[in-house]
Amino acid sequence: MNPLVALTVAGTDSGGAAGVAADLATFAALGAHGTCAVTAVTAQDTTGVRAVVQLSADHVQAQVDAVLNDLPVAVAKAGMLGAVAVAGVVADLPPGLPLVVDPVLRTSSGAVLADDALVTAYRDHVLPRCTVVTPNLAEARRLAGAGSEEPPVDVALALHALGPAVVLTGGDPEADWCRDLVVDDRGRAHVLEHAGVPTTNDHGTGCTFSAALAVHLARGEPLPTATRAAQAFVAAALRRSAGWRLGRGRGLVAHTFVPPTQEV
Ligand SMILES: Nc1ncnc2c1ncn2[C@@H]1O[C@H](COP(=O)(O)OP(=O)(O)OP(=O)(O)O)[C@@H](O)[C@H]1O
Ligand SMILES: Cc1ncc(COP(=O)(O)O)c(N)n1
Repeated sequence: MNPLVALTVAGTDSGGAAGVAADLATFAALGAHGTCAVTAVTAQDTTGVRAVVQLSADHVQAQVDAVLNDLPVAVAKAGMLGAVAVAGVVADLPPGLPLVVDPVLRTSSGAVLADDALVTAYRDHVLPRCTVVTPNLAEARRLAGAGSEEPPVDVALALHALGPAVVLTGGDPEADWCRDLVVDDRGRAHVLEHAGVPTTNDHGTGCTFSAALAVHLARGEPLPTATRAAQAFVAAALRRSAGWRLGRGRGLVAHTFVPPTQEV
């Protein structure tokens, strides 16, 4: 039987933790065939982003067209877009295609990957088109234009008012419990808590989570169920990499594939 086919529209991370590398590894680990349209090429490692080459919207569109015209893509996810014109390519994906958007505005190492014009493009064009948006709290506040005093649930509801369901992620290396807030397509809020993994080797968790969420949604799972499954996938990856000492900066979440029967 054919595997589910998933498309990521995202940037590359030369360190292999985030972006396209994380997405394709996650798709593969979940049994999906991954395809990609690269938006930007970053020179990046665990310590930060050194340089970015942005690809043209025409070339991103050409990659998307090549994939969609040939393969039966069941779900798409978008990560780093980098430019307003590329946001337009994502907003113009075929209307029936489920789309998970991880708004990459800033990396965990602190690099800013979206200017104000791109934030406006997310708000005006990408969020109204997407099925689910998966910001962390800082990204959600910036997208909603919300101040630091506004409660997370109100910020999530403000994003939902633009069109999509929302998973406001609450990863925290120091918390016993991580709290992700889901606002489903009917505007109902669900707080989904799960045990925190005590590790700062978490570079790439947001990309990994949204890629896993996309695959589970494409399998027809309701958003809270798919969120639980994606949380479990990320937590298992964090447990695998918790003892690693890779790189001089923020350690990375595991993308090694461990067949379930061999997992310890
Ligand atoms: N230490 C942790 N233990 C357990 N789960 C975690 C941990 N850190 C993050 N997660 C989970 O990973 C998923 C992604 O959340 P996170 O808040 O890290 O996204 P993010 O800030 O967008 O990540 P990134 O900075 O990589 O883009 C969420 O389900 C979150 O609960
Ligand atoms: C190409 C690319 N896409 C996304 C991220 C965000 O990931 P993180 O917040 O873990 O740095 C990144 N650093 N690089």
